[in-house]
Amino acid sequence: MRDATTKAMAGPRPVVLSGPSGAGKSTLLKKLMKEYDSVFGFSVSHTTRNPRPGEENGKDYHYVTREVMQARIDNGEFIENAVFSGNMYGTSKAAVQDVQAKNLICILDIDMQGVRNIKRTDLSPIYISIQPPSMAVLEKRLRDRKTESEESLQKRLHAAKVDMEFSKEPGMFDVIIINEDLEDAYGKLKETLIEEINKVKKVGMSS
Ligand SMILES: Nc1ncnc2c1ncn2[C@@H]1O[C@H](COP(=O)(O)OP(=O)(O)OP(=O)(O)O)[C@@H](O)[C@H]1O
Ligand SMILES: Nc1nc2c(ncn2[C@@H]2O[C@H](COP(=O)(O)O)[C@@H](O)[C@H]2O)c(=O)[nH]1
Repeated sequence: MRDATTKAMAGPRPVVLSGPSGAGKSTLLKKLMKEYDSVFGFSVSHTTRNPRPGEENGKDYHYVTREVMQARIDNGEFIENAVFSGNMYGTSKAAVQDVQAKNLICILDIDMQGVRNIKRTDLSPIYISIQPPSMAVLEKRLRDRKTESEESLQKRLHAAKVDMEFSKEPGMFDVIIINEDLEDAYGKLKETLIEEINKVKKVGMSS
C-alpha cells in the first residue's frame, strides 16, 4: 500500500475524519467546508452504494458499479479501499491529488479499515476520530436520518462497536472528538485544525 504519488504533491497536511457511521463526520466537515471554502477540499471517494436523496455524483461520491470499482482497484488507482456494510468504498489517488494540486487541505472521510491502510502510505495526515456520546444516541441519529434499511442499520451499529474499540488503540488518532453538542464538537474540530488553516490562509494572502 506504500505509495509516493500523493506525497509528491505535498502541500498542507491532509486530514482524516473517521468514526462510526452516524457519528456526525459529514455534518462537521460540511460546516468546516462552508466556513473555510478556500482552505479545505474534500477527497471524493468512490462507492458502489446507491446515492441517497440529495447526494450528487462527483460531489458526495463517485458512484460506480462493483465491476468498475474492482477494475480500478486492480489497476492501482486507489490509495486505499474497503468493504463497509456490504458496499465497496475507496479513495483514489486522483481524488487526493485534485485537492492537493489546489494547495488546499485535503479531507478524507473514511472508515477504520481506511485509517489502517492510510497509515501504511506516505500521506501523513492528521487523524481525527468523531465519536457519538453513546451507542443509544448513535442508533437514534442513524434511525432519524432515515437513510438505512434495518439490515444496513444493524451492520452499521455492529461496525460502530468495533470502531469505538479500535479508536482506543494508543496512537491510532491524534484527536478524539465526542460529538454530543454539535457546536461544541465543531469548536474542538476547528481548534485542532487552526494551525493548518492559518498556514493555508497565509500562503493564500501572499500569492
Ligand atoms: N451533534 C449532533 N446532534 C444531533 N444530531 C446530530 C449531531 N451531529 C450530527 N447529527 C445528525 O446525525 C445524523 C448522522 O450524521 P452524519 O450523517 O453527519 O454522520 P456520519 O458520521 O457522516 O455518517 P456516515 O458515516 O454514515 O456518512 C444526521 O442526521 C445529522 O444531522
Ligand atoms: N475506507 C473508506 N471508507 C470510506 C470511504 N468513503 C466513505 N467511507 C466510509 O464509509 C462509511 C459509510 O459511508 P456512507 O456514506 O455510506 O454512510 C463511513 O464510515 C465513511 O467514513 C473511502 O473512500 N474509504
